[in-house]
Amino acid sequence: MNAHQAIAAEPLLKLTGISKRFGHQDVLKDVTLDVEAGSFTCLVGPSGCGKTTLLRVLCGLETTEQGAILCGGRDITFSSAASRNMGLVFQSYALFPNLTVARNIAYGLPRGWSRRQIQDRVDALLDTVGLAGFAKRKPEELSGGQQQRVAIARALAPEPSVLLLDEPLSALDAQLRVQLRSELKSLQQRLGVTTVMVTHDQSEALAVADRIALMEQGRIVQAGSPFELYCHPKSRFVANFLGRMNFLAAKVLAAGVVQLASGFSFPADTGPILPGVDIDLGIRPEDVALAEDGAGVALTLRVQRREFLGSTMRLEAVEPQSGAMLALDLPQRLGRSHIEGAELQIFLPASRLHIFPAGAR
Ligand SMILES: Nc1ncnc2c1ncn2[C@@H]1O[C@H](COP(=O)(O)OP(=O)(O)OP(=O)(O)O)[C@@H](O)[C@H]1O
Repeated sequence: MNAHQAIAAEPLLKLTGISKRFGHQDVLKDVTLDVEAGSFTCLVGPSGCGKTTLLRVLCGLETTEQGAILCGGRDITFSSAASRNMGLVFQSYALFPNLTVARNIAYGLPRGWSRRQIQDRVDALLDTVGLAGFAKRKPEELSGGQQQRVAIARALAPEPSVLLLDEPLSALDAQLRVQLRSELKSLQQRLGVTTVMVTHDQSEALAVADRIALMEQGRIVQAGSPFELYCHPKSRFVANFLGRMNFLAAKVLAAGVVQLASGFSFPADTGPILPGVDIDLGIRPEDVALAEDGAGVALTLRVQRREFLGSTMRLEAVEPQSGAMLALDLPQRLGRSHIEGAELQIFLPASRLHIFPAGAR
């Protein structure tokens, strides 16, 4: 690697050891996060885990008691919000109701621009967010999705170094949310603007993010690509937050072999875990396979419920001995043939299994 490459590889934002207290509550605990230039990062996690607080610390609306924030190599930990050049979009569009769309967007521009410059910039931004022709409307004459596009255009107006979005789509109905999230992603890619978005919606994060930072009680518990978090979750909490995972009590019988509580044993990658250690085996509903002709049966289940998911059918089935519930996603045609009450023999492919310490979160 030459010196130029080394510089290019430096993240745009570097948060190190960020902590924040409100009263006696530690809301952020030693948060460390790198954000690459031009990337789309999502902060996700359950309600109250500290996502919004982290975003507010990042843009300077909250101070941090410990830690440092670097932006482009510059220490901005104690810089004012105004000097950080970060564009902000909130869940509530926060548009000025008495100003036209054009004037709402122009509000985000630096002082001292000529009328012509302002108009050109506003027109370009309206074009960018797909609202050409809406300049003279008032916010009340726009749909929720259109208002949020204006809010995004206003945040982009001063060409911020970072765009920060706090649940920008959560006030919209489900269909519009999905449409706007893909518009947002393609806009972000086209402009190449470094973006950090808070969302509690895991499917939204999986769909748009280059990188997801999953938070739990003020800490980042895992950060990585959507693929890494979904396919290689470090804990049961991560596995359960992004998608769904079934868990089965088991133990390591010997290196490369696990045994279920039912007594059935089969191969799995046990890594460095010693024989005799209790584990939880995880498998995603789409990875549970039906045992063909009775070969490699790990468990016999009884179907309790079927859920129509469109292209797939989700079966909720119980293991009668232990009472463990498992979900399986089968192609629609296959799923339809397994009715409530019927027995089902399943096979657990070794390459699809996840191993977690027994009882850990
Ligand atoms: N200004 C404040 N004063 C006191 N406590 C606060 C303040 N802001 C946030 N908190 C507390 O800090 C914790 C984290 O809040 P935060 O809004 O960052 O969570 P979040 O992950 O964004 O949640 P949600 O998804 O529900 O918006 C919560 O327990 C909240 O009550």
